[in-house]
Amino acid sequence: MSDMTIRQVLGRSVWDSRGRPTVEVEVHLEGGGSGRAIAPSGASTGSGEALDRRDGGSRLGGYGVDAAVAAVNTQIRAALIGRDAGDQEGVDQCLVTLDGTGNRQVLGGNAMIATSMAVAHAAAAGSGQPLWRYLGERTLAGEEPCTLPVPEVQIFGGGAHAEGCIDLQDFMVVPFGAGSFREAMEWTAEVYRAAGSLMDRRGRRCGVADEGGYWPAFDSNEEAIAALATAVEDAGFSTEKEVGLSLDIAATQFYREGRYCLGKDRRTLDVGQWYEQLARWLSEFPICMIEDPFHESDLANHAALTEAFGDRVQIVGDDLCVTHTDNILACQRQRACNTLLCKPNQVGTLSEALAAHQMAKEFGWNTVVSARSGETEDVTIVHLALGWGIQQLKVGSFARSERMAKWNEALRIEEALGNKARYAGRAPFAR
Ligand SMILES: C=C(OP(=O)(O)O)C(=O)O
Ligand SMILES: [Mg+2]
Repeated sequence: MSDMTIRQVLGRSVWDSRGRPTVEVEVHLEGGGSGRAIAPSGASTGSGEALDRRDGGSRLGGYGVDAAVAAVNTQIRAALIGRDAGDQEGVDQCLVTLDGTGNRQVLGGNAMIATSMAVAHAAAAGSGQPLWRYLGERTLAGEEPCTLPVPEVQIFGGGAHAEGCIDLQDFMVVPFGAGSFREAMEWTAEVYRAAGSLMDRRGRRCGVADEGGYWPAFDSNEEAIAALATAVEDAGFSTEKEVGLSLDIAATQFYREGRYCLGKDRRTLDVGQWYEQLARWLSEFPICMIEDPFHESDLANHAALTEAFGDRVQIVGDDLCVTHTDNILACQRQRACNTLLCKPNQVGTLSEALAAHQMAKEFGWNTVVSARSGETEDVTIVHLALGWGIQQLKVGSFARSERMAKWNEALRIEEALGNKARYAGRAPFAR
């Protein structure tokens, strides 16, 4: 037994930003260190994702987590007490074996990821270090973790995050030209304010979407993309040199029987027409990132878009890859994308999410660590970005504190690094 030996594991239910219960786990070590983490949860999920364990029938809208919490307080607790919290891979492998399924339906992906993250927090606390530094020592081969990621911040929300008010899911900005992370957030705030004024002038502001961007009343996706570009310019920035546009299309959400169904009148496009539409947007607007442009199973069209635009646009795989090495390998074989969206709860444990990032890196892709649309005050992903050397972070926006908790944590880390802090800036975009 050592100071890093796990002494206790406690699960409980807390609330997320959609008013649904989620799993929180606390891990206590023999030496007195402890850590806590909360599982996030998606709304537009890929079909290969780890399953959240939900229960309760009509109670809590069927979103209860009593069984997942019970799994933490019985099976998981029994399996982890006495294990070394410093052996993250061993702990995660133990969870994977205990669950015994590919989609984590026995323990629940929510129970597993909250536990996996809480163990990392406890181990960092036990070793007297902030999590980003603790992870960096283990993953960055001697390099100091000092690169702050480029933020990818939602300005308008649509799709499954705003009850389909507009088809595309996230209209975001990427302040790659800033000189520091602090400046990147200042620029983003200016764009956010400019977008709000623009929407007020046009009578388009309807509230706030799930990730903190404005809930828009635009007539078309194209109007929203153009408004985003105008907001960047209104704020005084160059879309070419300072603040790029990024879209999460989340195309699987509006794909029905071989066609993409768009707009209030549900106009449908076949795959060829949809490809042409995307190619036109990528040619006409200063878009530097595009996520899940086609249905998650359509690797061929992802590959065609990557072939045509991948030298200047990040083609990001979210539902396409679900943070899973098998899917990343399949995408690499077809050159279906060039950037991984890494959401640890899609796969279930930190070690598997790290393996996904490392595989993507080996293939020459970039990685973006990402929050989910259902979030909490948990800031683990910020520490993963720093500690795993990931240069981009997608979270959400100013109107919601569960998003700002993450951006503010990154500001604190930048301050703690002092003059060692670097900002990833253009680096991830140098293709
Ligand atoms: C963050 C996203 O949304 P969700 O968490 O709903 O999958 C996304 O699709 O990238
Ligand atoms: Mg996505």
